[in-house]
Amino acid sequence: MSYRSAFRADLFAGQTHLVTGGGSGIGRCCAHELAALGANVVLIGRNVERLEATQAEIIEDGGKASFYSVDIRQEADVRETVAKIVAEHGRIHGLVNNAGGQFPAPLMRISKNGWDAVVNSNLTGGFLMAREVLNQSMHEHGGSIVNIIADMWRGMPGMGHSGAARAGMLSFTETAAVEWASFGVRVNAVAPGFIASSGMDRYDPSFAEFVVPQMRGTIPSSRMGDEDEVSSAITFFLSPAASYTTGACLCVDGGSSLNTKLFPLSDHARMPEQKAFHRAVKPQAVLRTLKKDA
Ligand SMILES: CCC/C=C/C(=O)SCCNC(=O)CCNC(=O)[C@H](O)C(C)(C)COP(=O)([O-])OP(=O)([O-])OC[C@H]1O[C@@H](n2cnc3c(N)ncnc32)[C@H](O)[C@@H]1OP(=O)([O-])[O-]
Ligand SMILES: NC(=O)C1=CN([C@@H]2O[C@H](COP(=O)(O)OP(=O)(O)OC[C@H]3O[C@@H](n4cnc5c(N)ncnc54)[C@H](OP(=O)(O)O)[C@@H]3O)[C@@H](O)[C@H]2O)C=CC1
Repeated sequence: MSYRSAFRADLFAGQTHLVTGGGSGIGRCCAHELAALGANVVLIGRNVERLEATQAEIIEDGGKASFYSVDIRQEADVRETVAKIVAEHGRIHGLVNNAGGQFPAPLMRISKNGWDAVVNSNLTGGFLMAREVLNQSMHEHGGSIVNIIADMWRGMPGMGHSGAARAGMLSFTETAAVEWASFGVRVNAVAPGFIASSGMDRYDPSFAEFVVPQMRGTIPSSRMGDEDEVSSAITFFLSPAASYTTGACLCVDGGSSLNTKLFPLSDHARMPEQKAFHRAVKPQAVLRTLKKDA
């Protein structure tokens, strides 16, 4: 296998793991990592060409993969697909609820259909997948579910439909973690920040030109994340290393969710500039100014 994982090579030997959105970006990367660790990977998505290509790459690499073309928003299709997977593999050990996406738009310009399309993709679809995997397999023998959300901690301006859905997915994660713990099922979330995935190419070119450089400047780590950095967090939750962890959310965002933007970032290159700022404006003075403005 050519995927270089930080985890032990036989970690998931003989296990079956489902990855929704496994035909591209973070899902494709995660499918490679799980296959490299011995898992039988089942890819789920809508576009058959992308799914076929990822399956072929994994098999060529010596791994095991199959796929189903399904829209996770269609309840009957999700139920039928999970039944087929259980019939074929006998047991589902892990589910990575990664499929999703949105379009950049201010709230005032989002139609009801646009809102529904995004909420159904990022919240309802993940619920349907998890419920069916639980009812048809995991309630008998346990398992691990990982839900991919986003950096929506103080709202998600410009992607409000997605922010609402992802916040909902976090609440779903916490509820499912409690309700399903007695079945030996752990449910956790991974919140990626700004990841240089192939998914970014699906936005209008102006997104890469204007929004990406601006957002990069708000990340304390001063760079976008890579797909494999999200995949290793997912792998951790699926693995026995997380056997006592459920209902948790791991931010993989270079610190972007912590950036209060009150003071300039403290990287070495900017230290002299920052010291000058502190000398010129004492924190007390800043606080007083903020109070006065409020
Ligand atoms: C900070 C970065 C964080 C996150 C990064 C990532 O996630 S990376 C990458 C992750 N990957 C992606 O994000 C991939 C790209 N995203 C997708 O493919 C989304 O999953 C999807 C929900 C937009 C497509 O769902 P679908 O196939 O069901 O969509 P549909 O075509 O059937 O339309 C349904 C409604 O939505 C409306 N509408 C759609 N697009 C736009 C638009 N640009 N503008 C305005 N509106 C738009 C459309 O007009 C219609 O409403 P109408 O006209 O009837 O009132
Ligand atoms: N990249 C980033 O910076 C961030 C990404 N995320 C989230 O991480 C996840 C992976 O994103 P990323 O890899 O970057 O982007 P991609 O667009 O490459 O991945 C999204 C995947 O989801 C699948 N998908 C979307 N809607 C459906 C559906 N209704 N049914 C089945 N499959 C679906 C797509 O396949 P197909 O079109 O074939 O159905 C695609 O493979 C997404 O949920 C994304 O929103 C969150 C925060 C940041």
